[in-house]
Amino acid sequence: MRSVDDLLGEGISGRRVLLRADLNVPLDHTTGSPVISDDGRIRASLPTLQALREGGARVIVAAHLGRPKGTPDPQFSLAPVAARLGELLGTTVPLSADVAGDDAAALAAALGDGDVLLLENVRFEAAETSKDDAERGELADRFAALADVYVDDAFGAVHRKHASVFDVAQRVPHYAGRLVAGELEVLTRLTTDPERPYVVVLGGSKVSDKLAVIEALLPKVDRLLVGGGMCFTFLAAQGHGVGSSLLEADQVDTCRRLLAAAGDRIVLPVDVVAATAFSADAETSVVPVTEIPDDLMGLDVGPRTVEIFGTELGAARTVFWNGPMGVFELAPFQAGTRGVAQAVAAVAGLSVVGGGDSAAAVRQLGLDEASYGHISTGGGASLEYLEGRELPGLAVLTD
Ligand SMILES: Nc1ncnc2c1ncn2[C@@H]1O[C@H](COP(=O)(O)OP(=O)(O)O)[C@@H](O)[C@H]1O
Ligand SMILES: O=C(OP(=O)(O)O)[C@H](O)COP(=O)(O)O
Repeated sequence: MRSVDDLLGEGISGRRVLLRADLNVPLDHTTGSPVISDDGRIRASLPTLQALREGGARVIVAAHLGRPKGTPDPQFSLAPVAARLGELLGTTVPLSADVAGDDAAALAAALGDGDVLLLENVRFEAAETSKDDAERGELADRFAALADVYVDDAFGAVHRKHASVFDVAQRVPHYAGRLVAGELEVLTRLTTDPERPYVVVLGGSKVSDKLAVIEALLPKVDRLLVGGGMCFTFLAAQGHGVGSSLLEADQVDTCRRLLAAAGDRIVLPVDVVAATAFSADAETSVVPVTEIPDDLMGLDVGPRTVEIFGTELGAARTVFWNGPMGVFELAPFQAGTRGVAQAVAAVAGLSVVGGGDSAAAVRQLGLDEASYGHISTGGGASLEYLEGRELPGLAVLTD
């Protein structure tokens, strides 16, 4: 895999570099115009970006934000990200009105050496995430036409076979950015003979994505602690009612099979914080998982679960944690994530936190980032790497 430092060695002054970054930051929409609640991913992309600018490159940044439906949607515009990136770089970062159309081409052509342009959310084009190679290829041709070389620094998206991650790299000389290189260095330590007990904690809301990883991960770990939105499909598989909690009904059978195969290696919550609505003002109660009322939803793991997870983590020598234990963005549902974050911070061994929201939670809940071995920008990407799966965005860089 050629690195951005190889590219710098070749000399990049005046060359147009398409830089894929993961700028998928959490946005708070409650105050009118969207506000970035954690800019960690933008900061993590700065070392590569700065190195390219200092080398005199003309940098065209491509990134996604959230999961819009393949069409422009102002809620998912990268405008706040362009503004923040400009602040952090001390320059103006224009945002193109389209993804890879006439406006993007005109703005790219107007870049001077060391300038930076941000393309509008690549997921405003349905072709970005299409399963059809030809559709993605047509968009990738347009990305490729904007640049002389391609650098992938979007570690959090390397598990996606998307036009701006995979197909474009087949079309132009390609390099791995410094963030990607740094992330791989740490994650390799988790895959090569991790010290045991090795405990993985899974939560969050991308349930179907991450359920798919569990099967391959299970034989590699000593314990898999499941909380967050992930746990309710498992609880349903055990025969419990889960009220109006997040549930992937078509995955219940899969969870039942996983539980049967895992024995005591999968550890589930015994209590949850339940509420009538997804709201900071909702009335809450702690209920055992055997008694979640039909009209309530579980929005955090309960105190007894935090204790049990804490005991498992206290014995662990290697930990990977992805996915908040609850809706930590709302105060009444923070305690589970805080408790687990504290227990992971106290691990006597290598502890790695991965994922946009998990990393944001660590910072927002006021925990000391230095007490973790590594805070990764990728959740799903890290999990698939740990699982041993080939990641399209990395495989294409080694071609
Ligand atoms: N019980 C739950 N019900 C609904 N959403 C949840 C629940 N627990 C956690 N979440 C949500 O999961 C989101 C993060 O999930 P995910 O994207 O999978 O994590 P990461 O970005 O760390 O990989 C957070 O926004 C959080 O509010
Ligand atoms: O937020 C991300 O992943 P993560 O939540 O697994 O950390 C990445 O930006 C990938 O986004 P996606 O899961 O919508 O493809």
